[in-house]
Amino acid sequence: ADLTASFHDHTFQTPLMNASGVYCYTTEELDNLLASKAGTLVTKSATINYRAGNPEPRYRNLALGSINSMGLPNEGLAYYLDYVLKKQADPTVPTLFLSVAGISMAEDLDMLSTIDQSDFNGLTELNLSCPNVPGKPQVAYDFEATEKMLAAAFERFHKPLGVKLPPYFDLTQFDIVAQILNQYPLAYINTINSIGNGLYIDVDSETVAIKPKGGFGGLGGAYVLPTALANVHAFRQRLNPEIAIIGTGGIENGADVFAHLLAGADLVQVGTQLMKDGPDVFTRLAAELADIMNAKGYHKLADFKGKLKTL
Ligand SMILES: O=C(O)c1[nH]c(=O)[nH]c(=O)c1I
Repeated sequence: ADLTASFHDHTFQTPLMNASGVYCYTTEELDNLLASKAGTLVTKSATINYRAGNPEPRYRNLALGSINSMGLPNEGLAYYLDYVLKKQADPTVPTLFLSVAGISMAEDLDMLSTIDQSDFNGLTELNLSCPNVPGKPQVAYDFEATEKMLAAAFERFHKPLGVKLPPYFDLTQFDIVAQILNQYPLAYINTINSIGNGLYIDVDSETVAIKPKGGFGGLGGAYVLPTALANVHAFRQRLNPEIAIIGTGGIENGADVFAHLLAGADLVQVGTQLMKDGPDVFTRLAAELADIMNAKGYHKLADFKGKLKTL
């Protein structure tokens, strides 16, 4: 089976990559991702300046996934922009993704201007769905703010741009959001971000799992797979075909990768399972996906991508 993934005018050795926020804070972690079977990588969502983030413990692996309230800790935009600019000079390095998540629209626009004026030749991911900055509601649950943000972004940003979206749970929300997104020349959407503000309770200790926000945090892992698949498929059915889709959420094995691709994803991102297994997870996921494709007689991703059947 050929796992080569095409995404606009880029090709990747596999459709697999990390989810922003996981294994992508430092240049060491990012280099380890490049050395793995991941097709490419995305950097931790950046603010203009360094952010310490929320108090620890702020991430926990759970039997059925994970919960996190990191609070947008990152080294600052320049750190990640320097990294991708240095790496893109190396012809053996695939096209890279750079993520930004300002805590205000003004900060987002400043960062987009900085990137636009740089020589970055990869794709930029505007994170509209961080659920863990205390006092900052998610942009993407405010449809007016989302529309204003996209209009302002495309006024000043001329490189390929994608948006990271939260999960939606109502079909009319898919209709409304897709109608907004279809008005802009987006390169892609990335769906889903963690399911915001879940609450894990440890019965033995009668305590929450993480310190920030009284234990409320974004859910990842197996908990979120059906919601992730629904968002991938709902947007594939509604978005202009020029807007590609990155499927994120709940991938533990090759079958989950296959399901995301079947639902319409062009690339997939792995968060919780990468946190649990490290970058070797991409070797396993690639092998498991290839086995499934071989068993089904598929030779390349286009043979089944987006071809989910209904009853
Ligand atoms: O708490 C975080 O840093 C975080 N955590 C998430 O689960 N999604 C996000 O977009 C972010 I910016």
